[in-house]
Order: sequence, then C-alpha cells, then structure tokens
Amino acid sequence: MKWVEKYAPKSLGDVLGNTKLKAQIESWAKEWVRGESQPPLLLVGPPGVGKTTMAHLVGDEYFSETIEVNASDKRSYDIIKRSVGESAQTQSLFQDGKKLIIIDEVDGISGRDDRGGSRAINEIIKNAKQPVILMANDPYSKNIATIKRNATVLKFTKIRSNSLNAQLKRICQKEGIDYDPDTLVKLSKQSNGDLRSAITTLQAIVDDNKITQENLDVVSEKNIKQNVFDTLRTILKSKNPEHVKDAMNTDGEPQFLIELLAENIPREYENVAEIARAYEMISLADVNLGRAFRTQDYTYWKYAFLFMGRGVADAKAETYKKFVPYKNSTVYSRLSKSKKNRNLMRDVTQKMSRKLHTSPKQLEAHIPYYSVLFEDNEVAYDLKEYFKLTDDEVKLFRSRKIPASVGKKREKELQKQQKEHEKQLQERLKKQKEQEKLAKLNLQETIDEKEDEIKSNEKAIDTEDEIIEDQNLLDISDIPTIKKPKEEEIKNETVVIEEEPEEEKKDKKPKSKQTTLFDF
Ligand SMILES: Nc1ncnc2c1ncn2[C@@H]1O[C@H](COP(=O)(O)OP(=O)(O)OP(=O)(O)O)[C@@H](O)[C@H]1O
Repeated sequence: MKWVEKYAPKSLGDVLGNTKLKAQIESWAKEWVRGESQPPLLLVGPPGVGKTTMAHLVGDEYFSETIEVNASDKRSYDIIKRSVGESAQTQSLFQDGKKLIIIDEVDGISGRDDRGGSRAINEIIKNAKQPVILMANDPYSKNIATIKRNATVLKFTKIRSNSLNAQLKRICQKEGIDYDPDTLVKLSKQSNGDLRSAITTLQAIVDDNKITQENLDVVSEKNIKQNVFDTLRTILKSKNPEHVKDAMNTDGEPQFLIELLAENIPREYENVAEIARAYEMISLADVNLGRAFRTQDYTYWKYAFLFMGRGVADAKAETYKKFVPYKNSTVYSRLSKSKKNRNLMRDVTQKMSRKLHTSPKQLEAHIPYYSVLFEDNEVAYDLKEYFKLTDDEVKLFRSRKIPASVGKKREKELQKQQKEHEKQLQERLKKQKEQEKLAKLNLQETIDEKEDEIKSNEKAIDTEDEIIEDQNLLDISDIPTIKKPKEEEIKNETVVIEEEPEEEKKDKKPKSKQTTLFDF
C-alpha cells in the first residue's frame, strides 16, 4: 500500500504543522454545525502540506458527508452542476446535517471554458447553503482572483524539516526498515516542506528493507526543482493542462522522467488504447529528446516535454480515482547497483595497485583471476590482510564471507611463524657472535706469531750488526794495495787495481760467517 495513504493522519490532531489554521478551520466547521452559514474557505499553499487531508478530516469529524470534486475535471464540473451545485445552493430535503463540498485545484480552471470555469464556481459559492472548501496551490493565480473575494483565504505554509524528519523516522520504525539517520535528515531537507513528496520518495528508495544514502542520491540527482515522483503523479493523475505544465517545471533529467513514465503507465492506465497512446507519446518524447541532443537545437526539447507531459496526460479519457503504487524505474535501480559496483571496483583496484605498483585499470582486467584465488578461504584471508581490504570489498571477489574461524586459525599460524622466525633469528645471531669470537681469537694468534717473528728478526739484526762491527776491526793488510800508476798508464787514463791472487783472497776471508734472515 502507498505509504502516504497508510500513514495519512486519522484525526485532525495527527496533522502536522499549520496549527493556527487547523484551529481556524475547526471553529468555521463548528459555526456551520451550530447552524451559522459561513463563507467558503479557500485553502492555498504548496503541495503536500496537508490541505486535502485536513479538509477531509473536517468533513469526517463535523459533517454528515463529504463530496470531493476536481475543478478542472469536466466530469467533476457536471457533478458540481447537477448534485454539488444544487446541494450547495439548497438545503438538504431531509435536514440530516451538512454535506461538506470540497473543490480541488480551483487554480486550474479557466474562465474561458464554457463548461465550467471560475464563473460557475463563483456562482456556486456565492449562494452556498452548504459548507464549501476550495483548494489551490498558487495563491496568485488569476483564475482564483474572484474566488478569493468570495471566500476566506487560509494560507498554508511548508512543514518544517524537523517535523518531516520525525514523521519519516516513525514510518521507518513501523515498517521495520533499517535506515541511516543522516539520509533521513537529507531527505527531509530536500523535500522542501512537502511531506507527501518526502514519504513518496522514502517508499521509492527502500531497497532490500534498507534506506541508504546512495539510493537517495540516485533519486536526488534527478530531483532538484520539482520532485520527479510528483511530476509523474501529476502527469498520470491529472488532465489539467496548467497543472501538468507546472509539474514539468522539474530540473530532473527528462530521460529519467521518460523511464519513470514507461514503468508506471500500465500501473495507472487501464484501457489498452490509452496505454498504447501514452507509450506513443513517450516514444515521440524520446525521439525529440534525441534530436535535441544531436542537433543542439533545443526547440526539440520543448516538443519532448510536451509529448511526455501533456501527451501522456491526455492519453487517458478520464482520470482514475484509485490507489496506484508507483515504482522507481528498474533501469535506474540497475544503474544505482552498477554505480555501487563501479565505486567498489575503483576503491579495490586503487588499494591493490598501491601494493602491486601497477595501474588500477590493468588490475581491473585481472579481477577474474583474483576471484579464482579468493575461492580458497585461507588465501582469501591472506589477500584480504595483505591488501587491507574491507569485508565489503572482498565481495568483489567472492559472494561468501570469509569464515571467522579462518581468520583465527591464520592468526595463530602467523603468530607461530613469527615466533619461529624470531627463534631462527636469535640462533643466527648467536652463531654470528660465536664466529666473531673465533675470528678474534685467530687474529690474536696471528698477531702474537707475527710479534714473535718480529722479535726474532730484531734479534737477528742485532747479531749481524755485531758481526759488521767485528769486521770493521779487521787487519789493515786485508785491504787491497793500490799501486802507483806508471806514467804511460795515466796517459791512457786507465787505472789498474792490482788484484790479489784468488788463493790469497780465500785465505783472508773471515773464518766464520753467521747466516741471517736477509741472506735467504
Ligand atoms: N500536515 C501533514 N500531516 C501529516 N501528514 C501529511 C501532512 N501533509 C501531508 N501529509 C501526508 O501527505 C499526503 C498528501 O497530503 P495532502 O494531499 O493533504 O497534501 P495537499 O497539501 O493537499 O497537496 P496538494 O496541494 O498537492 O493536493 C497525506 O496523505 C499524508 O500522508
């Protein structure tokens, strides 16, 4: 069931906001009940603030019957003339209490329309013998200038976002929906005081019993000026050209509206010919939209809006008074899912690329191979830890969660491995120290040996010195004699040193000679 209806106020006390106006309407109703005729009330204000709701609750609580008509509906105008018109101008035959007449969308009627128009309505309300409540959105519409003079005008204001937020929370709690409080605050703010729009959007964005920021973002992007679901509702529910035109004042993407219409036309329209006509209209809208984009000639844009707005609205012969649960476009919910996946892919590949020193784009191509690796629980756990992935990010590779037991087991194993590693490290250090110690000892030994060697060398040198000294003390006769050169020898500039005979030399050599290290 549509939540705006399910959670509509059941009594005047449940209506949020506009409390002074509520009291004013109640005292007006009480006057009627006391038999005091009152001028009609004209409730004006933005959509979705409870004007219609309040009017109906007043009817339920103070009058015997409520008759509601739409001022812009030709069939409704006939009703006004035939039954409401009469009952509005005459007393009931049976005097069984007053009938409240509610005339909605009076700003949509045109004085030029010969079957109705503001003149007819003015006639009715001037001579009203029954309580009449009229409703309009635009207080400055020239269509209601005369009506305003004949009625008490009550201006409704937007509902505060705090009250909206509280109501949305209540609905979520009653529906057992898992909600993110920040998303509700955001939705309340962007609903711009329109409770109907807030509740409709809330119901549309529920996905898998959850309300997430992402779902809201997908709708919000297309939902800037007029809530796109309200535009959809107006096109499908109304035949009033002015209202449809106003509803088209949405900054949302026209393509999104086309998708929404395509999804919901067969939910609202029952007649096959109407459905065919409506689809023909959105097909023409689509063609013109394509032309607008291709040619950059935005005249086509205007045609696109006319086809999807007036075209679809006029495809029905009469408006349907029934409850219709509109659905968000499946195209966009699919897009929302793929947007979610794209974001996931981007986050994961960025994390992995930092570790692997490769580009995220390249990694994207390898995801299927990683998925195969992720099939094994322990490998999946190790990869998750290594790349520092979150549980949600692991979902990119495998749908099953990594069992908690695997994590505990791997942690224990890792701790054991760490201990083993530390032990090995300690042993290696110990060995290294021992080796260093041994090397030191060897070095000391070599140093000692060398020192001994040096010492013995020094000793040898001392002995040699002694020998040399001894040799210095040898007999002068050992020195070879230098003969005086003859005159002719001097002339030849040659000096002949007379050598001793070898035999004699041998005899003159020292008797013993010590061998030193240097002789080797
Ligand atoms: N003041 C409110 N208190 C509680 N619920 C509200 C209030 N206003 C709107 N709603 C919810 O929104 C639904 C639509 O409100 P309603 O039709 O009364 O708005 P409206 O002001 O008449 O809008 P419109 O001008 O478009 O007809 C209600 O059924 C109810 O669920």
